[in-house]
Amino acid sequence: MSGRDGRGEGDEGEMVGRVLVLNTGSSSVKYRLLAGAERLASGTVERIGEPGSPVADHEAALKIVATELADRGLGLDSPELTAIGHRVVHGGTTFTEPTLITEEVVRKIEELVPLAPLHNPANLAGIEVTRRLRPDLPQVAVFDTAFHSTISPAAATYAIDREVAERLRIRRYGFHGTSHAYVSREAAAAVGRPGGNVIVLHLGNGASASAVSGGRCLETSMGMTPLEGLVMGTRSGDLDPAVVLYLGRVAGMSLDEIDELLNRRSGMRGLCGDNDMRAVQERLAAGDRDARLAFSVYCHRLRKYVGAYYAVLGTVDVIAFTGGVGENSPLVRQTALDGLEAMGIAVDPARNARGERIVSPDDAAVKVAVIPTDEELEIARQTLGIISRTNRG
Ligand SMILES: Nc1ncnc2c1ncn2[C@@H]1O[C@H](COP(=O)(O)OP(=O)(O)O)[C@@H](O)[C@H]1O
Ligand SMILES: CC(=O)OP(=O)(O)O
Ligand SMILES: [Mg+2]
Repeated sequence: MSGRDGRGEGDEGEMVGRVLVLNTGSSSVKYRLLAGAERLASGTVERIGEPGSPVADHEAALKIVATELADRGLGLDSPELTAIGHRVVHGGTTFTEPTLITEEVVRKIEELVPLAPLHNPANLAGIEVTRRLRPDLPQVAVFDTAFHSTISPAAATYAIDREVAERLRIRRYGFHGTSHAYVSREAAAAVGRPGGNVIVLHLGNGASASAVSGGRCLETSMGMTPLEGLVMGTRSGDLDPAVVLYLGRVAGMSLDEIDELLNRRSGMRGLCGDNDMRAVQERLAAGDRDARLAFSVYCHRLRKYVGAYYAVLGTVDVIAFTGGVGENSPLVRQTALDGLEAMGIAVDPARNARGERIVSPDDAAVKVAVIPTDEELEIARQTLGIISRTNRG
């Protein structure tokens, strides 16, 4: 299967039909119902399975989604529904494009659970529930990893024993692909360079960077799992792998404890106790030293990736900030790119503070853009693309 990256709206034609998009995360379900590009309904069910939360599990969360839709006369039983699009986080090397869900596809997504134990089971729960409710309806899986399937072996390969790596499917896959696909395309268009060279910084709770050229992804910061790369809300990002050995051998931690430490008690939360960037910035403004260190570690890592991806691309047309932090934090944008004028990178303070679409000065060689991501719209587009191709074929 080949990657179908870089597609524009033109490639798939207009969006026709009504699609329900389910973005089932480890602790939340986001949904959106679209008629063409028009949003009919959307919402989020959060804190699934957390202590004290009224939402016990994903099944319960999906029932809430179904009820919310039904209450608005837009229930899952609606004959007008054309398809359901599901975000699936890990597609391994098996899935490099959106795929119509069958029994066999479900089985293959199950086989990938060991590579994404936090995410794929949640995605599968969503798929199972909606297939039970609407077995007649085409359902499509849109994979986070798919957009990154074009990265070269040089970028995808970890320098470890090849036999071990191949047998155990250890390589870099990358995540947040629908966001990187959408934002890189929007950013290139926003600066009048469709097909240009783009660095995307997706900064949400999870965070990742990518280098995209001509609509193809060349590099991305997440690896075999969504733990590698940037500093995140609760995840460490890059780390000397020997730290893991040390924690086991010297500190006597179990693998589950280390997993929990690196995925849930690290990143901004580990550094200063807060994983919400708004809280970190408030403390920073009040002179809190832990928040200052956390913020500087976060921005330093970002700057390193910008430099690295500049080198990977050779030339850069636009650096795009997206995700809750990237879209809303002028301070992160300013600090991460501070002092890079010699590379043609600069941020205009007034534009940046106002959060304009382009926040670099007019004469900057490299544009800096703020591009709100829209994973649900991208999933809907890709879902309808598959449906129309299936119908034609
Ligand atoms: N105005 C803001 N300033 C700084 N950070 C913000 C702002 N608004 C939201 N954020 C941050 O965005 C992050 C969540 O990003 P989002 O993309 O919504 O997450 P998710 O990965 O769960 O989709 C949180 O850390 C939140 O603090
Ligand atoms: C793959 C991943 O990191 O997703 P999220 O940011 O939604 O946790
Ligand atoms: Mg997100």
